[in-house]
Amino acid sequence: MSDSYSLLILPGDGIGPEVMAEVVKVIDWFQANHGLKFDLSHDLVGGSAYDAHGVPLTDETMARAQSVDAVLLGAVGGPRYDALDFSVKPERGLLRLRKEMDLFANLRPAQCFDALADFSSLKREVVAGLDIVIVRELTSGVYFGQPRGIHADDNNPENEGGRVGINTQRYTSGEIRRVARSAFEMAQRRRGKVCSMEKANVMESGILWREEVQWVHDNEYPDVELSHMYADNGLMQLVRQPGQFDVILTDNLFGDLLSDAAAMLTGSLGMLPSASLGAPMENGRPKALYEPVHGSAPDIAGQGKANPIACILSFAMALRYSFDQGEAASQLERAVERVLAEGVRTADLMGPEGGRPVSTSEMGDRIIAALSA
Ligand SMILES: NC(=O)c1ccc[n+]([C@@H]2O[C@H](COP(=O)([O-])OP(=O)(O)OC[C@H]3O[C@@H](n4cnc5c(N)ncnc54)[C@H](O)[C@@H]3O)[C@@H](O)[C@H]2O)c1
Ligand SMILES: CC(C)[C@H](C(=O)O)[C@@H](O)C(=O)O
Ligand SMILES: [Mg+2]
Repeated sequence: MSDSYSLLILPGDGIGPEVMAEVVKVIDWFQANHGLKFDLSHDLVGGSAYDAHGVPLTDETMARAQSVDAVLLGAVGGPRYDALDFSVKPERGLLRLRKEMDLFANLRPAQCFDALADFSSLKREVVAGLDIVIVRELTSGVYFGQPRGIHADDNNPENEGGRVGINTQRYTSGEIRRVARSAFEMAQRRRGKVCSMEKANVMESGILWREEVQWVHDNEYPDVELSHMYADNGLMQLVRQPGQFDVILTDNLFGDLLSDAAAMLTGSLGMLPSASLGAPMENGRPKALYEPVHGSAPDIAGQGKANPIACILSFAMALRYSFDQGEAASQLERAVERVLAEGVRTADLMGPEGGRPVSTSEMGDRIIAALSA
């Protein structure tokens, strides 16, 4: 019998609670069959927290997130909250978690399961066997840089609307070096290649990014093969020939764009998990939050159509990175692969030939059945 791991479950909004319900089934299965013990607590984030408390994340929930071994989040946001003041929008709750937990390294693997190679919008031969990881910086850059805001542009009579919107791309060398180390370490466990992406041709922060990544490479990870690309070319290369990459290292905003694009290499946004990791805590495990890359999918929420695999695979990442249960993680990933190979598909994975899609909960049940087989 192993230790008990504390896990804070934040289902969030839209399809978040629907996909999280399937993860809880998977957690229960591991407790019943694998000798693993989880101490689960549930709380609110995003629009659901706003509805209950008037803020997208309470201080109590924030404190709880800081104290557990790992946080598992569904998704936040939705059109109901579009008109809210910016400071209390659902997304601010997620961004506060990332910032205050200092989760600087966001690992976003994009793997194309063989059974899904025909569901990508790209040709099978471009995506079959694909296995890459995007390492996205998550706590700095233009998402958090100061100054920011919307102001009156008082001294500029030529500005027709009279206002100015400001965000600042800002990176320190230390912020770049620590996330670069995460990428190089990831590459050492994989195929040994890092491609770093920025816009050093137009942005000073991009020049600093390139220099610092090169410094970390030359001084600490000379065994890893490092290349640099401008991020616009990088996104083109990602859809042209994704197999050329192993680990992509990039900043907060470019990583957001690249990872949504990478979703289409795998067949669906409903397939992409992620881990957001910080520095090691006293027990040696990193501060961690696991969440699917997708959002709350308001267009399909409440209909049992959501694909729970991204959230389930996020829990597999938790098993691997927070709980040292690499074998259990692989078992869960193999169960997902097997279910897909059997042709079980949620609606987002239906090809033009059609067929009957399974519901969110049927997909969860099939994955549990494959775990038990
Ligand atoms: N981490 C997060 O919580 C997160 C991430 C992205 C977007 N959002 C928020 O979600 C809301 C909706 O954003 P959006 O529509 O741009 O992005 P989205 O990811 O919610 O949806 C984009 C498209 O992908 C589909 N999709 C997404 N996940 C799916 C799944 N698991 N199964 C099947 N189909 C799936 C949706 O139906 C939609 O057509 C916004 O408020 C946005 O800010 C939250
Ligand atoms: C919801 C939003 C704050 C978030 C981001 O922009 O980082 C999302 O798009 C993501 O990819 O996790
Ligand atoms: Mg995104």
